[in-house]
Amino acid sequence: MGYEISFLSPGTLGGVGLIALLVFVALRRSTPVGRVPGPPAPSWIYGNMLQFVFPSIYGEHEFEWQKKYGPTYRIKGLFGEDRLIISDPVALKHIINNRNFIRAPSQRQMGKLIFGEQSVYCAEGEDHRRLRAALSPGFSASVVRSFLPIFSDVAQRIVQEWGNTCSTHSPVLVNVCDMLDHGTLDIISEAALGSPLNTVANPKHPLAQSDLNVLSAGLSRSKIDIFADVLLPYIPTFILRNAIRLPTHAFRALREFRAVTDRMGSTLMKEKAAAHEMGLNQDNDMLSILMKGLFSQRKTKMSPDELAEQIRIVLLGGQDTSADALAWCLHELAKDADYQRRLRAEIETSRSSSEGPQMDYDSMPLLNAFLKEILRIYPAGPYLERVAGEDLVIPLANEITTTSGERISHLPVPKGQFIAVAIASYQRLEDLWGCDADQFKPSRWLDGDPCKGQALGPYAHLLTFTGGYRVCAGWRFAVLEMQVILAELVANFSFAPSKDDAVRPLYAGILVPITKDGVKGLPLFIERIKQ
Ligand code: HEM
Repeated sequence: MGYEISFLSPGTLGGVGLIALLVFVALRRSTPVGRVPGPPAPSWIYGNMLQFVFPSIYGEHEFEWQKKYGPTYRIKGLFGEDRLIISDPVALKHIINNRNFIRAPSQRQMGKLIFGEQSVYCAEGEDHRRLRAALSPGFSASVVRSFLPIFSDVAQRIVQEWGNTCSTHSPVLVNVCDMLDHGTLDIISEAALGSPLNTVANPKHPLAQSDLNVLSAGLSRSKIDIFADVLLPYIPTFILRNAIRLPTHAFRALREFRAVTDRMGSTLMKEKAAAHEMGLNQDNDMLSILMKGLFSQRKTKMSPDELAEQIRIVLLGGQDTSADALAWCLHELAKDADYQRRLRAEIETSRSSSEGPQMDYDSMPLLNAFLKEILRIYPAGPYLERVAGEDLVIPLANEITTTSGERISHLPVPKGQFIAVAIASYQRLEDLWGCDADQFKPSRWLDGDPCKGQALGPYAHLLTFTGGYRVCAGWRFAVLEMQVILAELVANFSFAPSKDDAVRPLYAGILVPITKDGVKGLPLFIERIKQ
């Protein structure tokens, strides 16, 4: 213990940091990336990182840089490092489909801490391929459709809770994020684990508390975290495993989350294994489906330990992403009373013409146009961090004129080159989406396909669910879940902006709505619709 304390003393840390920095800067090679044009850096220490990571609103600098320097440009990282920001569609297609572009080491280390060392998030190469194949039966279109009753049920619970706080004549100011967070947690826990929680009515459930604490830890990032990103890859795994015991707010939240999910996961896995032994397990949740794989002879199967680690990524990755996308839906709808009215009419027509209790969500043009536009303008992961696993060449749709005057259509990148896969920027490229690409305009989806380029992602040409070998495993789940919840909420409530409508998108692990007080939240006036 004493050793740990002296290791962490500021003097020692400073000394180690300085030596590491000198070696890092001295060993850096000059590469063609250094001749790619990009914005000037305000400082040598931080480069452009403070502008990129801590803008006052997401994209404040990034979207301007894209307009000025094109879809492939260079920014400065810490201590003069060259980093690439890429939204060029041909380059992105190449990167997301090529397993030699790997997850950035700092993100992989973070993934080990949050999800676990054997999670699909951290796996690369053959291991990743095997885990994805083993996971796929739990995410098929038919399995996702079988969750419809869960989606509807939870949506009804939200309607009931909000219905208790507001009536038809008196709009009430509500922070809609709270209920959306709990609703999506209830959905993912019931659909993924077969464990109904009802945190919508019982927000103090330990999983709800620990899940939201982990997510809120992402909001307290500071300048120091930029340095941590550089140091993280060099921290050996055994130190990382023990780091989680440190008495900080973030690590405490993580410890609790891991303990709660491990307890839930192992209890449920034992129950399902016992039911299987007795030939009883008829459950249709993802965990039950994936556990059938454990007992099969499939080559791609996971070990029980590996399966247990996937529970965390499904619970965390499948909750806040959908919750925040729904929050953005309500934020934009609140500003457009006319679209709200027309959407409500579409939902009523669809409801009255459907034969069963479920509507045909895919044949509702206004609902889907709105959702697509939300996913275009507010992608949960506005950029992904990748690194070249070896010396590679990236093909470009848009040639670059280097600072030495050379025109290139292929960009050589050295092993270790950092690349931001700039999803939010890609989804604002004027060449692809038109000269109004920056505007939130759902109607662009009503007159056919608004994207002038080749398809990249799995849904609506968008990269919000990324694409290629790491495409979001739960994209079908997320789309149907959002369709159901949005339709139910709009059918039952009207939404209007709060008087002080100052919510802005900021990146805190994902793109979250931030109030003027700097906390996550979206206060809106909601009013019950007369049925
Ligand atoms: C609006 C909702 C969602 C969005 C925007 C979204 C987006 C993404 C993105 C961008 C990635 C790639 C991350 C990276 O490689 O760094 C990803 C991965 C993943 N997502 Fe989603 N996601 C959503 C919902 C869900 C849901 C509901 C589930 C589960 C039911 C889920 C499960 C996963 C898993 C397991 C991965 C890891 C895939 C891998 O590394 O191979 N996601 N998601």
